[in-house]
Amino acid sequence: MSERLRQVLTAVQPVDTSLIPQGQAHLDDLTKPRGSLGRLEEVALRLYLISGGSKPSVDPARIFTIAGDHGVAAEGVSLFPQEVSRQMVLNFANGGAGINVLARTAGIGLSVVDAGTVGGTYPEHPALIQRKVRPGTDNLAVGPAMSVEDCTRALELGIDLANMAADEGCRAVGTGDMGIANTTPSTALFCAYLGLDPEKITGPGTGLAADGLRRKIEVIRRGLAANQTAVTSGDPLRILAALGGLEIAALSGLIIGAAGRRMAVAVDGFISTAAYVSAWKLCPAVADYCFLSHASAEPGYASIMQALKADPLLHLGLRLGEGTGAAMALFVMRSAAAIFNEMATFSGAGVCKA
Ligand SMILES: O=C(O)c1ccc[n+]([C@@H]2O[C@H](COP(=O)([O-])O)[C@@H](O)[C@H]2O)c1
Ligand SMILES: Cc1cc2nc[nH]c2cc1C
Repeated sequence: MSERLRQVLTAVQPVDTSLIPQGQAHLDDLTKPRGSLGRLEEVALRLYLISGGSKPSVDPARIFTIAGDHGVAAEGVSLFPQEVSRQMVLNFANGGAGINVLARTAGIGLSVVDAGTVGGTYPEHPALIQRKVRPGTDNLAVGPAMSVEDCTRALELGIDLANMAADEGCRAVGTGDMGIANTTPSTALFCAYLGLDPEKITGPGTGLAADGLRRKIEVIRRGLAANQTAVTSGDPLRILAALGGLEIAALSGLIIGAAGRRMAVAVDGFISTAAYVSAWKLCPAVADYCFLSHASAEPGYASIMQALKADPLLHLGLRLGEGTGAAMALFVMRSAAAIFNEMATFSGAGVCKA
């Protein structure tokens, strides 16, 4: 592990839970029956803790949609060809993808990052950050997807992105991914970190039919066997290098870096959740800063939530990735902060308490 990564990991501080009673007292003093704003209150309280007991906020917020390619695509684990990753990066830069629309609608900044798509550089574009660690990973079905050094570089890229957002004044970041075949490394990571069975949590991704799904399960099994030494080492960095992806590692770095700068993190769907689990294994304190945005429609997602004892904020049946669920969740988180900051209190509004 690099000295820089070690320093960033040790700098992440858990939130100060001694602030809970005063935050909860404020929420209970707002003009509503106690608890009636449900999970918005839970989100508001956590944002209050993240703010260190001052005004909770997620604004300004920035979503980073990070792209990478995967050697394992050669095993036929996706319905789509690998070129689509690159084509979608251009679509993001041109403002035409789902995440562009949702980020614009929610008033959230968007940066697109090439962490490792196949092919050369892209034409310069202000919304596109070109930091290719390498053009795609190796095939995880036959050996490690990448070296620990490349994985560290991708993690450090994510930390740089978190620092960029913090320096620009952001109070929250959202995670987003683009990478054909990346539900395969994500599933392998869930199996390795959480002890889950590929048979139980592998899903169709972009839309595999039954025979494709069977092949994908076999590929993940082979990948876990080919990388058994890393898996059984229990070393989260080795596992991420062996089974992950460049965009997944960069998203893990973004999560760790954002927590280190005390920003809230809206974690997007299936792939971002794999990045979150990797970040959490490297640095358990990140959990205090992370909000799981939405339940991915990937069928394995429910078992993964059970293993994490977590329940995402939204259930909209999304399975696009890109940060689309994070955009929706940031809107909910913004609403929660506004409730905390702007609602009248019982005494202030002259409303009788029960
Ligand atoms: O985030 C999700 O819940 C999600 C679920 C299924 C697919 N995706 C997106 O689809 C791509 C990966 O799917 P696949 O089938 O190529 O592994 C990748 O670009 C992801 O952003 C995303
Ligand atoms: C078209 C397309 C758009 C995507 N966005 C995220 N993953 C994607 C996968 C495909 C295939």
